[in-house]
Amino acid sequence: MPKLNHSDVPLPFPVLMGDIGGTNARFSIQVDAYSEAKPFPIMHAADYATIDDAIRQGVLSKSTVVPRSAILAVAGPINGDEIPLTNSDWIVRPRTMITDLGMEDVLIINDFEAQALAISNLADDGREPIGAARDGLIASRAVLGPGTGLGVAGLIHAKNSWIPAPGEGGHIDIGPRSKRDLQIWPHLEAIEGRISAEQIICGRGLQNLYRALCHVEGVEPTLKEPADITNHGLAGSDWLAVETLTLFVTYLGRLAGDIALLFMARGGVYLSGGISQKIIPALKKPEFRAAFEDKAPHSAMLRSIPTYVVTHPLAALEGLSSYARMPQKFGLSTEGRRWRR
Ligand SMILES: Nc1ncnc2c1ncn2[C@@H]1O[C@H](COP(=O)(O)OP(=O)(O)OP(=O)(O)O)[C@@H](O)[C@H]1O
Repeated sequence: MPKLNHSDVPLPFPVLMGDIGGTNARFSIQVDAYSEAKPFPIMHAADYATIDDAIRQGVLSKSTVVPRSAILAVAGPINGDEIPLTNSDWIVRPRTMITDLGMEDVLIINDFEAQALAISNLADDGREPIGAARDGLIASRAVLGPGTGLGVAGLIHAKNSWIPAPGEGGHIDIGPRSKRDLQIWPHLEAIEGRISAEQIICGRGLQNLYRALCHVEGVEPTLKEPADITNHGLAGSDWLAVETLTLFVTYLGRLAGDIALLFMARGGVYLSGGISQKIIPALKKPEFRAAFEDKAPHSAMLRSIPTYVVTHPLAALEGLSSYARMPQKFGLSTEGRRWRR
């Protein structure tokens, strides 16, 4: 009977790695510590009844390599033997993976922990710098990912290792600061009476912000999807979309600066998620960095902290791969989330 067994023994190769989002599932196999991981075509979670079916059909049937272990990053709380995913019908059952898929060892981590692992070691061709500050320090980092929701994690550098610190930073309060903010705030949709960062800084948040702005201006909203808003904002073809996008990057910069303060992230703040890489030209305008740096009495420190958009298409899998190759480099806790035969 597979048991919950927290251990720092490396996962046995070959290792199946998975980044399981609300919409998409991405898998790769790492054959040994020295080779590159082999990625499989991205799958839509909704096309498969269970995650085990997706692994069987999308990975195992397409590979001659039989994985002995798995490390999966999932969007959802990891608590017990059945792990339901946020925004998806899939339930991850590590015990069943061991008995039915032939695995010996399964480790489940949080999706933003995987993003944190990824930013420990991202090459220049997997990230786009925003602003002039450049990498100089091996020091703590942080990652913020606006997508369906807003994920946040720190990556603490201590005792020569990288320690991912996932939290619920997307749900911290965000307040009005400028005169324009004070006009907009009363018209934002709140959650139980408060404006958390995720009410603004994610796909749904873009729509919320756009509608609030339309309300302030007494204009009927015409744009529906988050991508419509950013596309018109980038093209300059709709003035309310332009302002929505400008405010969006301002608030993202403000929050990113706060998260940098929280983690003393002198090593850099990274933007991941589905939205950041779609709006790079807007992030490169002055507002994002200005809001990021506007943190008296620590503005000088913030000016020295580099910011990047993660552009690597499979960054989370890269993070899992770094961990699978060299677990001793990371202070990743396996307690309560590693199952072994
Ligand atoms: N060009 C765009 N501009 C603004 N928002 C966008 C754009 N493209 C997608 N989005 C929004 O991004 C969100 C999806 O983000 P993301 O790709 O991170 O998906 P996810 O479900 O969170 O993650 P996963 O892909 O891992 O399942 C949706 O709210 C979508 O409307």
